Amino acid sequence: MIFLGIDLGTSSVKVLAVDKDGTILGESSREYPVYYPKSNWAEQNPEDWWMGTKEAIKEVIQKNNLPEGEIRGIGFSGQMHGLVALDEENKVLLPAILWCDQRTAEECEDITNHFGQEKLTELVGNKALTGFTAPKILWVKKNHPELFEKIRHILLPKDYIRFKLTGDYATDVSDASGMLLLDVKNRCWSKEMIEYIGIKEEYLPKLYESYEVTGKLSEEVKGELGLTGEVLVVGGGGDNAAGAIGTGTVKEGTVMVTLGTSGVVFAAHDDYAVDSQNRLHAFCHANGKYHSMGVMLSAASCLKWWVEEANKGMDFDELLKEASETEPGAKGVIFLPYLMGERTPYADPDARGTFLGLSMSTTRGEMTRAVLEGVSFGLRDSLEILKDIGVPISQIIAIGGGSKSPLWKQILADIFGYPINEINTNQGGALGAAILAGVGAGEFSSIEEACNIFIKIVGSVTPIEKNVEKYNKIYTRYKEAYQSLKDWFKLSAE
Ligand SMILES: Nc1ncnc2c1ncn2[C@@H]1O[C@H](COP(=O)(O)OP(=O)(O)O)[C@@H](O)[C@H]1O
Ligand SMILES: O=C(CO)[C@@H](O)[C@H](O)COP(=O)(O)O
Repeated sequence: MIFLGIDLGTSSVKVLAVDKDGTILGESSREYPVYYPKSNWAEQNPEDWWMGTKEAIKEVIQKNNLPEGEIRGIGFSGQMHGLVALDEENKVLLPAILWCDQRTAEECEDITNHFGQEKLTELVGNKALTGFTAPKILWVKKNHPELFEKIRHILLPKDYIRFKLTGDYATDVSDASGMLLLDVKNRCWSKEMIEYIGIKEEYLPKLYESYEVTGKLSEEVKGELGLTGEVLVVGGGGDNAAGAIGTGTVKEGTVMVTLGTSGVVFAAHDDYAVDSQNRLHAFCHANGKYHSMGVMLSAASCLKWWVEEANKGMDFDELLKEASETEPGAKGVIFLPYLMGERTPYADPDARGTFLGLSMSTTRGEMTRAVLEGVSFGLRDSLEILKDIGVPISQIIAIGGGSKSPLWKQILADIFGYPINEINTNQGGALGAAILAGVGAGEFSSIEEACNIFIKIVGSVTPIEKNVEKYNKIYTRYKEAYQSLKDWFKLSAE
């Protein structure tokens, strides 16, 4: 039996094929663009996701000679929060507004003023943040009333792919948690929020747990992909919850750090846990429990920008090698990683990326190191909140494209002051998605059992004591830098 995990990321879609013994049979991916039509806006074309997904599925099957009749289940890991709005003929009404899009500051204020934070927490467990889906719906209502009137289905990015594969309108509770429409604690839609936003509950997808079967691949799609037999499709998860399954982050005490386009510090909880100051997101986990997390809007994407935009013509390896030849602390250069504004810990759409402390002797290697350090300090901000609210931390696992860099993992260990464990796979969300499919198809008795089969700790990056001390001092200056600049960011945005 083979299971496919589809990880619909921001920069690409990855499709991973695994068998029931935990062997990875192959993977394929397709990239697609993000459009930034205005400062602070970020959009994608859902058709690009669908084309990329179909191509990657076909490729993974053909390249690895997978027996088509053996593919039994498909799971998802999806970039969260994005708004996909369909009309009654299932046509996409406007480009998908992404998780990192910051256009909804006013709508967030409206929501918070209407309910007050205490009531909002009671209803949906979270603060109204610009990335979340409900404020995006309000933005469409205010700015494109003619399109709002035509909305009949509201889907999250991975659920649009599910719809194309199966014809079902469904989602899972981990991804739905980021819509600001879910009563997270009770794992059901919040009628009060739905009423306030001005939509009908029937426009929202049906809710499932991540490991539950939501439907089957349609005959038409099976024909197109060359598959035979019954292919079950499970709920899947938001990319962080699915990534947590794919790293075995399912028990209290395990913390996962993601260096993807976004940067995430994720802690698994047995029970519903909400920070009294709402500094972290309180979401449903993909294992039927809960999790909390802090999210940076630009993490490895800062490095991508630095490599592909600021240093066009260079590649990751060249620039990372230069950085590895420099000293921790980048000779006083500090990088603030707010290229798309920030979510955790500042919820500030106006914040901007900044290099501080440059001099005539600053080298490019130091600036690259400063980018890696700045992102790691940003992740430490979330780790500090976890510590502050008393979340136990017994092990930390890093995933995402940025964790391919040994230098970045060392910097992370030094800045966190904790060892960063390495696991036998860097597949994260895609593996989590495939595991969820295997559980849904009845191949594994539980998510824990599947995690034990698939995921092994194979190493650990240990913090270097003298670097930890140095970074502790720089961390204070890093935090002061934002405080000194936040008014300037605001004025510059007006
Ligand atoms: N060799 C590398 N070393 C470090 N980071 C890398 C390397 N190659 C790519 N990356 C980073 O990986 C990121 C993409 O990670 P990924 O986890 O695939 O993101 P997403 O799921 O958000 O699309 C890019 O933003 C890029 O900066
Ligand atoms: O906004 C969040 C989570 O709240 C992001 O994690 C997005 O879900 C997209 O992440 P990438 O995996 O594309 O970096």
